[in-house]
Amino acid sequence: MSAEKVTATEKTAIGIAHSKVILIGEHAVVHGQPAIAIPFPLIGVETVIEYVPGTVKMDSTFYHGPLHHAPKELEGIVSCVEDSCEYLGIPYEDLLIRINSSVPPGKGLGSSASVAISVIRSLFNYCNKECSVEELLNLANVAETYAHGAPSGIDTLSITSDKPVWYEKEKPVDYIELGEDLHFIVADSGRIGDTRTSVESVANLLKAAPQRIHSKIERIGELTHHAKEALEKASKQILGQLLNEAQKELEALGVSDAGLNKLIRFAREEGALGAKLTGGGNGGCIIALAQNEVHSKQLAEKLRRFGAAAVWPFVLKK
Ligand SMILES: Nc1ncnc2c1ncn2[C@@H]1O[C@H](COP(=O)(O)OP(=O)(O)OP(=O)(O)O)[C@@H](O)[C@H]1O
Ligand SMILES: C[C@@](O)(CCO)CC(=O)[O-]
Repeated sequence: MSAEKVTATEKTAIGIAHSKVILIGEHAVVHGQPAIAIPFPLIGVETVIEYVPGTVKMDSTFYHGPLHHAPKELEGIVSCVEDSCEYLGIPYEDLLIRINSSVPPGKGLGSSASVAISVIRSLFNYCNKECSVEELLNLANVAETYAHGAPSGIDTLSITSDKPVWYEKEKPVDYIELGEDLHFIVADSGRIGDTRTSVESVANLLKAAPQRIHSKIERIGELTHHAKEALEKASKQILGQLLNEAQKELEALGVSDAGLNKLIRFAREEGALGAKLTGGGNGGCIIALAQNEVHSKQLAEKLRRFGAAAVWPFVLKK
């Protein structure tokens, strides 16, 4: 065995990534409007790369085995690993990729992008190379295109950020400075959504009724501009109303469902300043803005008892 191989057998490397929630602007962002996303560090992905001779293998809750036999739903991650290996100049062999994720898939919390970013980071670490945000985004967006069809790029971007992100396709990214701490709750409706299908359904609606749907998309863009102002000026009452209005438009785009609507209505009845779906919708999660820390804890408990599949209260610090 060569000296090089001995070193390789001892080698492991780790890459981590947090998840994200979209505060406002989902779907409209695919059609050129801005959106605001928040890094969501309560859940995330850790990928461990190990030197294991043979073909490249994956170990995850989704699939265990050689990557070349991975199911179609993993083709984004497979191509992300291939592209990253090629980019880094490492042979596409002798790797075991272990993915440990606490991000539930299909819940609008960016599981596909978190997995992609953590895998890319682990491969860079495996080669002892630093990776820039630009390199991460370029490599991760390939995986997202498989998962989402025509992604805006906001998921990958917000997963690489530690601050709330203002994102508009093909424009320089901006980061939002909050005027006050904000208490949010993310609650899971329990139903798995499919972002790719819901993005396609909005695109089909837009083709069928361009004027009507375009005006809804523009309206979400306007609300997003106002939300940025409300975040910066510490106007949480106004922010709450804007979230509620955005939900109305998302319902008109056909991406909300009975489970989400039920949780949203309940959160508002229990005093949330605003509540809406977050992410792709038609399944997945809601985001609610609580009045303060105490209210956030109470509301989280009530949402749990009401039947939300999971509830994450979190504070977004100024
Ligand atoms: N633990 C995991 N191991 C491997 N792949 C995963 C894992 N979790 C998620 N994925 C990948 O992400 C895909 C799920 O992506 P999907 O777009 O449906 O949900 P999401 O990214 O969580 O939602 P959204 O983009 O709306 O936030 C899976 O099909 C799989 O390819
Ligand atoms: C629904 C969507 O706007 C957000 C998914 O988290 C899709 C995208 O921007 O790629």
